[in-house]
Amino acid sequence: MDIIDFENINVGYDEKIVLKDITLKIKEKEHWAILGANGSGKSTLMKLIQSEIHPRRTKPFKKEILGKSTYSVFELRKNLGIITNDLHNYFAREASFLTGYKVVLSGHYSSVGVFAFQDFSEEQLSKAKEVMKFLEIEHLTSKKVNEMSTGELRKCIVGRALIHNPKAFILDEPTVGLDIKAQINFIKMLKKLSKEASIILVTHHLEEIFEEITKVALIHNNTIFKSGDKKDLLTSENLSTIFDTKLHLNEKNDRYFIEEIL
Ligand SMILES: Nc1ncnc2c1ncn2[C@@H]1O[C@H](COP(=O)(O)OP(=O)(O)OP(=O)(O)O)[C@@H](O)[C@H]1O
Repeated sequence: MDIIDFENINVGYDEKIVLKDITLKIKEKEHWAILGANGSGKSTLMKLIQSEIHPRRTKPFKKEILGKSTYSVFELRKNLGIITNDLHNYFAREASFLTGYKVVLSGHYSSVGVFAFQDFSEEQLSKAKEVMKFLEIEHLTSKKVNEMSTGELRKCIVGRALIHNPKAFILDEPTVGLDIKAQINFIKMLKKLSKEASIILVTHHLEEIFEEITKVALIHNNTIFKSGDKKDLLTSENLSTIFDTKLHLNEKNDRYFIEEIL
């Protein structure tokens, strides 16, 4: 089953088309990076995947997620672990009093917080503990959101999504606000997670594209400029095009970095 199967989608806001002719197929167990400059439409693509915005109906298109063209948003959230900075900020703002354990536990109801009327079975409680153990965040069990660092809260939010064993995690610039150590640590966690689910990482940091990610989609000129194998597409030429600046890409041990701006 494909995680994402999009063909010829146009999407935008009001009169403005932000992404046109979007064709993208992401298969189960594949790991992808979606790269694009600021304002190229990465977050818009995320909104399309989450059904926060919808394709224009002006021409035929295909939009299937996990093999379905219709689904409830609740079902979608369970099957895809969607991690956005909006979600992070929402938790930081609205749920500062929650402990790490409750953030993770809230995944069972896809709610922000845990409420008295929500009953949890022993199984659900132990699933939350198991997830925290897997992500190595047990030390955050009793720590409140307002006492957590950005990286700590982000990991709890990943744990909340992991409750449902989603087929894929879609992460929109998940290392924003993390210092170098926290960034490396977060990517390490994603590598571990990639053994359990597909990772779709939206980023403009090349160094975050870890070895297991073998596919990339490059967004440029309001469309998916190129998509396919990382080893073919991550070139100085392609990156110079999408970031609209001359740059030189280097690779070491299957990790990429910008060596020199010419
Ligand atoms: N709610 C909105 N209403 C109107 N235009 C929008 C809206 N959100 C985004 N846009 C426009 O759509 C385009 C793509 O924005 P988007 O946020 O998807 O880019 P992005 O690649 O995620 O950028 P960044 O890397 O800066 O986060 C931009 O021109 C932006 O101004």
